[in-house]
Amino acid sequence: MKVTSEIGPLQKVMLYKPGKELEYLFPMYLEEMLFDEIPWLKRAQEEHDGFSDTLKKAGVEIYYVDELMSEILDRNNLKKQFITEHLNLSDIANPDTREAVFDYLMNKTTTETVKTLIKGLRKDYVEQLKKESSFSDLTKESFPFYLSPLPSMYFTRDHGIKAQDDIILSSMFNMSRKRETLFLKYLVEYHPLFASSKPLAEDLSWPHGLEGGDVLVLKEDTLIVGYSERTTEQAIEWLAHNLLVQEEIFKEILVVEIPKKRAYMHLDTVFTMLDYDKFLLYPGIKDAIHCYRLRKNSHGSVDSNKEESLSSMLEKSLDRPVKIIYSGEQTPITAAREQWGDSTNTLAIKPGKVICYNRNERTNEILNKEGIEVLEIEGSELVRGRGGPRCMSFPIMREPI
Ligand SMILES: NC(=O)NCCC[C@H](N)C(=O)O
Repeated sequence: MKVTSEIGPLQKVMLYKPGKELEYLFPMYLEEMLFDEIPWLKRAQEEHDGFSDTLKKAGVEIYYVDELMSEILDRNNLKKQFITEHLNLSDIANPDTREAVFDYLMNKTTTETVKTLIKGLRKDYVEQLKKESSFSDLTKESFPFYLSPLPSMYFTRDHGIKAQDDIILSSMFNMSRKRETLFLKYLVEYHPLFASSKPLAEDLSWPHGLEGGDVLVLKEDTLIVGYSERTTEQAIEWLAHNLLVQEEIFKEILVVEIPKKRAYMHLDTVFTMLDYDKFLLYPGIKDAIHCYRLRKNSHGSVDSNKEESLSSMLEKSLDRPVKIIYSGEQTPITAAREQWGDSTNTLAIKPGKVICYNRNERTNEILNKEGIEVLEIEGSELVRGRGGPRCMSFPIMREPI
């Protein structure tokens, strides 16, 4: 079950439908939770169902992270271990509180435990289970959770990278998203769907800042990696050493350095692949990007070279002319507005056929004119989390092209 490109016909994908965690978002913590607005859950769920229906109609098989997780926790008796890993990444410092939270989660059904780990655990739910009162009882108003909600969980793309058959687990840049990757870590180890996959980086504590939204699979032996707000220089060095030299799974890593800004947090918020030779780029950054090519050299280390331009770098790797299509229009206002609405975050389900939010009218029109088939989905609530169709999907299998 391999992924050897960005555009090969998509066969299996992993999603997460947003749940109650969105109702635990509140204004004081929006920035820390990496949201700019509060989505309306009911509508966000309907929109997400629309997304999964579009995928199903296109023949894609869908798996939901929480369902897969419940299966392995029961089957492999992993509940205790999984809860403990979450507690280790939480802020709970008081041993009595930790024990009470652990008992609370252990006593729930597995499905409920998984749901609670994602939606967050409120302090008042655990109060009666604690033997003693603690300092945290007094701070309930400022932060009401022992386990904070994971509202970005529906952006499954960011949790890791499926490259060929193996999985590189992300190391989330922000503390508020760290626990999200535990789900993928366990699935890779225990779920039959990932039986043939090897985890390439198991130590989640290093490298700091490596997120799936920054990695595109250009072709079987080449990755494109965004050097961005979320994926660091150290992570790219580490990735190059591991994939090009140690494991020798890839021949090249093409690095695209983008401005380190919230609006462009990952490469896939400004740049995606549409077809064999077509890419979509947000024009607002075209003069600010720098490109580099990383390859293994004959002494067993990595050579890094600066490239002249994005298109010439892609052309050299693909060995064919490429076309870069600009999102929005040539006016910076429309392009920037639509990029903020994830116009550039397209999900290819086969070469030349992509899923996009319908709100980005100008970009979708341009794509149509360029011969790209666009399947439009509603996303006015989903987009409030700052992600689009590519961010919301973790491909498990694509047909080779
Ligand atoms: N690949 C992506 O760009 N994912 C979107 C992540 C949005 C999330 N609220 C975040 O800021 O991390």
